[in-house]
Amino acid sequence: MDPKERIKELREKINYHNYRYYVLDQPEISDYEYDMLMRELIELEEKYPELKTPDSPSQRVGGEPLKEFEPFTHVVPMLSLANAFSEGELRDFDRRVREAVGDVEYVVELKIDGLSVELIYEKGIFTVGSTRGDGIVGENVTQNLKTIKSIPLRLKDDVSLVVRGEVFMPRASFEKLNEEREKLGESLFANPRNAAAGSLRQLDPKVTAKRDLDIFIFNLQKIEGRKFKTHIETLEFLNEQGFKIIPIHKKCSNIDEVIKEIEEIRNLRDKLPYDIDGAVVKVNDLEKREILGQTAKDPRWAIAFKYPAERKKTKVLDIIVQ
Ligand SMILES: NC(=O)c1cnc(OC2CCCC2)nc1N
Repeated sequence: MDPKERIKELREKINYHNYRYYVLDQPEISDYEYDMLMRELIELEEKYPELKTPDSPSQRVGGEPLKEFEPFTHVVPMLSLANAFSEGELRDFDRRVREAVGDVEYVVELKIDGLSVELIYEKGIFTVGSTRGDGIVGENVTQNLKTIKSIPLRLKDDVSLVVRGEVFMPRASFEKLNEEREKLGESLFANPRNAAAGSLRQLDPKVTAKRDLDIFIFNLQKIEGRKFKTHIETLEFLNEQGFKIIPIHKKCSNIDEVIKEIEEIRNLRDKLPYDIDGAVVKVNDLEKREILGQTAKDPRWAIAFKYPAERKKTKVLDIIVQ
């Protein structure tokens, strides 16, 4: 087989096995077999450098350390979320929505406690990723995002789209990182969100690559050549394209079901391997979202329900015990 063909075949195999391992958590081959595929790809790309392309899975931990991050203006402004802290406030939100667009279906999702990013794909290739910043302009952190194995470098179809997701660090990885830092006498991260932000905003991608970051995609911001009716349809489409989407996204027919789902999520919070700080309630019908529109910074078609901060053992408590 000619090298161009073999390189193409190896890339497809490696991208597929990355998807199986990092997105579905259902690997089909052993780490050894995976490493052999990657080694053959790297050798072929070294032998034929003209065939090496930035979207190759061998280029995930590429790039030299940056001097600074380039500012990047988002394709779609990254809105923030209004908060609700009680059932009453959720019902007020529901009343406002129904006054404007009549009865609606909602989708209730986990609210991952990480940092929001925008990912741009042109004809199926991951081209630019950026942090939220002020919602209009963020930082271009593409090289660092490429080290996150659950971010596909190439989609199933050659489609151009923009998605939004939450980068996070699993709690176990956070604790291990702080243990290592404590041994080295380095400052500790206060929580997984800070650790994720600090790791994503490293100027050296090789450092980011070691930090075990992960991502859940939760919004299709923009797409060329396709139209969807509902949010749930977009999540199913993104999942088929190879994204790791927000794992709990329950369709609810009314605010009573929303309130029940929010309670369900609160009860499983401690069992999740990552931090959540609440649940997000979204209108499912995309046309009704358009009618509802947004305020200066928040959509009128979504709200975050925040749980009280988790009761954590505080250092003060340790001192008292001592
Ligand atoms: N942290 C999360 O998990 C999360 C954050 N934001 C949103 O949706 C916002 C985005 C645009 C308006 C609604 N969904 C989420 N699941």
